[in-house]
Amino acid sequence: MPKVLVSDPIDQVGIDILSQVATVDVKTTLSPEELIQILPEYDAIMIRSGTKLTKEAIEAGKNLKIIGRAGVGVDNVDVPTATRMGIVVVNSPEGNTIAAAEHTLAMMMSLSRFIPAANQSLKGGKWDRKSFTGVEVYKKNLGILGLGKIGSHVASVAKSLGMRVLAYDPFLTAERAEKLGVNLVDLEILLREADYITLHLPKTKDTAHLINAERIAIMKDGVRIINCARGGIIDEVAIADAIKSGKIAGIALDVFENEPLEADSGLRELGDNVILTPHLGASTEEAQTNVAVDVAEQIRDVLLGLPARSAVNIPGLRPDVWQKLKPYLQLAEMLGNLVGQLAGGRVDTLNVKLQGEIANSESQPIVVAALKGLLSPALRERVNFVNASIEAKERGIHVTETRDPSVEDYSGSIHLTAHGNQGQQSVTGALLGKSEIRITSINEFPINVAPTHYMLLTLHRDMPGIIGRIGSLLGNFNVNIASMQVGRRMVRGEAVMVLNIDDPLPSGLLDEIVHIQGVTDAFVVKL
Ligand SMILES: NC(=O)C1=CN([C@@H]2O[C@H](COP(=O)(O)OP(=O)(O)OC[C@H]3O[C@@H](n4cnc5c(N)ncnc54)[C@H](O)[C@@H]3O)[C@@H](O)[C@H]2O)C=CC1
Ligand SMILES: O=C(O)C(=O)COP(=O)(O)O
Repeated sequence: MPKVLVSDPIDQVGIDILSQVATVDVKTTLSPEELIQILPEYDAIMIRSGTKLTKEAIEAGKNLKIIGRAGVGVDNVDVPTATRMGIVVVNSPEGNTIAAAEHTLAMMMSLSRFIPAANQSLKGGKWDRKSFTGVEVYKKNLGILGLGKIGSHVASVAKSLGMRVLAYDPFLTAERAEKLGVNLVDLEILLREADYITLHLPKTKDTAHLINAERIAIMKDGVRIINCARGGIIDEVAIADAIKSGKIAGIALDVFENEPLEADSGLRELGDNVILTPHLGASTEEAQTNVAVDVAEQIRDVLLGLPARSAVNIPGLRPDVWQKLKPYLQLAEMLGNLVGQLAGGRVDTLNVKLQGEIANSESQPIVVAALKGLLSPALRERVNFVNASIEAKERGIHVTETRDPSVEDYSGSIHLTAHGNQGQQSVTGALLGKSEIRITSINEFPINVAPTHYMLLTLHRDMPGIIGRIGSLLGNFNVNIASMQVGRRMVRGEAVMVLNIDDPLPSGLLDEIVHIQGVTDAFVVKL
């Protein structure tokens, strides 16, 4: 049974799903050193924001196949390292959207009406009404930074509260903003016009300290800011200064540059207009069930050899698309392996052509499968669907894709052309029935071969005697021929022969075959 480590608190429903296929260890108090020490034992790890999967930790996870983030943000995971190591990283893109949006709205209302402070005052024995005169959000400008899933939900509720919504999101189309009834503006306009600013973007090197002293200076006096996205997008020192000077009327933070927030953080000392929650955005019963199910199912599937539906480092495939593409992925992988061996290593270009009924399919998984096959003789089990594209890129393989729906020889076929040490070579393959793989051309010579473990391919003149001579030579060396196929474009022209052989070719024999008169080239292929 594979082993899964759960290193942050996850809803039991997720543990139950994982337990169907794996031994599950729940250890939620590990230090970074302890994590690194035990990670080599595990095939998968399931985390929330509490566990930091650094480069060092991931590299320690020699047996990891998948990292499951039961939530959205993967900024606590060194995704490039995981990708390089062929570890799939999955998250739950939508499981906690509503929870985070509702927490944001609760923060906005709490800021406007001093609810936490009023509650504390009353419980402290006072009946103080005059200190807590708030403001209304009705007819105020709400500026949303990052109009993705959470930002969009906040926008729609804010509009129903009578707010005017402005958004800054350089990756969003004007049509989408229009559909949401939001004014898409540039950052400076948003900062100048907003009465409330809320953040809903990921933390990246572009968004680090996006809200800094300079940008605070151009905001309206008395602005209120909410951050339920990520700590570090706001410069905490600048924000504390602006609170103290009165420039900002209030701030609500759910996330911090360092989590847990240091006990002596200056933010804890600020007044009633500063509301802090300990990263509770996703902490609803509903969201925790959603993310646990979503991510545990993906871990289970990947451990069973199935694709993940929302991987952040490989294209996710819906199960129905996967079912349709699966035999083609196997075909592409075999063809990639074959064409790579024919091209003789050091491949610098690969073209993947999708023909017939698959010409309009999602091409990326097929291209990745072809690359995996191409690189597998060199990298063996080190290459997989996660890292094949990166490995190819690092080796300088230039990949192109083409499509030709008009090819009708088979319902769908894949044609690969690769250039390497042995020049340019091409192969085509198709499916017989739903899943039987056939090689249907080699260097544009039509054939129909079921691939086997060992194959001998020759390019030769189509003339009497050649095939017999090759056959006798193999016989002399006790190599058994399982089947044979010859393809040619014209009588007595060039031809290709594929022999499925039961045994590996003894050393030196290939050389003798190439020296047979009329043989132009010969290749041994091991699939
Ligand atoms: N406090 C909490 O517990 C939770 C926090 N989050 C965080 O909330 C954030 C948003 O999550 P979702 O809406 O699900 O993500 P999303 O991916 O749907 O939306 C993010 C949006 O930010 C935009 N964006 C990216 N870079 C930008 C930039 N430089 N400037 C402006 N916009 C930019 C993107 O175009 C996208 O529309 C993430 O950081 C996530 O980690 C999510 C769930 C719970
Ligand atoms: O999903 C996210 O990005 C979150 O920030 C939620 O974090 P959590 O799973 O509650 O530690």
